[in-house]
Amino acid sequence: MTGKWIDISQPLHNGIAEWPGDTPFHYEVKFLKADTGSVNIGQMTTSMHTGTHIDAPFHYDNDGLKVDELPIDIYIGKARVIDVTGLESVGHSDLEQIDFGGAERILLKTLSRPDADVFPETYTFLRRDIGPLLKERGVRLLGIDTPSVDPELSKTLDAHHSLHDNGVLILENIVLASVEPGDYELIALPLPIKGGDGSPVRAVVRKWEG
Ligand SMILES: Nc1ccccc1C(=O)C[C@H](N)C(=O)O
Ligand SMILES: [Zn+2]
Ligand SMILES: [Zn+2]
Repeated sequence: MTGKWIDISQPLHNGIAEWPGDTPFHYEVKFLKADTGSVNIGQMTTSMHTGTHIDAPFHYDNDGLKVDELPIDIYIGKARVIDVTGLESVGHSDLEQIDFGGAERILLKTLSRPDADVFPETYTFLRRDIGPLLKERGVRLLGIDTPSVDPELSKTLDAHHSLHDNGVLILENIVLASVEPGDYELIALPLPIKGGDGSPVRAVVRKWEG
């Protein structure tokens, strides 16, 4: 028996918090069935960085890969959920004692972003010494339940670059409130947006069996 799929995505709706100053999310039914005679047709406006999403390296590096160029196997497979609640930031010293169980994907549970509709004043961020440790452990994807791996006001994006320099891709704004630490199967596929700097994803996990 395999476990039930758990949705770890923020529901997209008008009112979800965007990154300060970025494009608000908006969905509406643009053409009504009453008018078209056959169908309702919706339209959506969004930043790529609202809700649960992945960053393509092009987001923070002009020469980085675009979303349609990323290998999809990164976003499907075994992931370990690690509890880091209560920490102001997470770096090498916080993770070096922790067993990743060989998982190529780790999901950090900070619980520092309680409400998807309110951009948090502060949240747990990652320190620049995290990349080399993750590379050493064979990690290729880092997911986190915050809007960014760097602090809101960072211009240098040290954590983004540390991860990138060590071959680790980034998944942001996941929801881990009801997910206990342990091993899961993860699916969080980006859309094949040509040239894209990122993409919303539907992220789901289920308990790893075997
Ligand atoms: N949308 C923005 C607008 C301005 C400045 C940064 C952002 C970001 O999205 C940064 C964050 N590191 C992110 O990848 O989601
Ligand atoms: Zn992003
Ligand atoms: Zn980011």
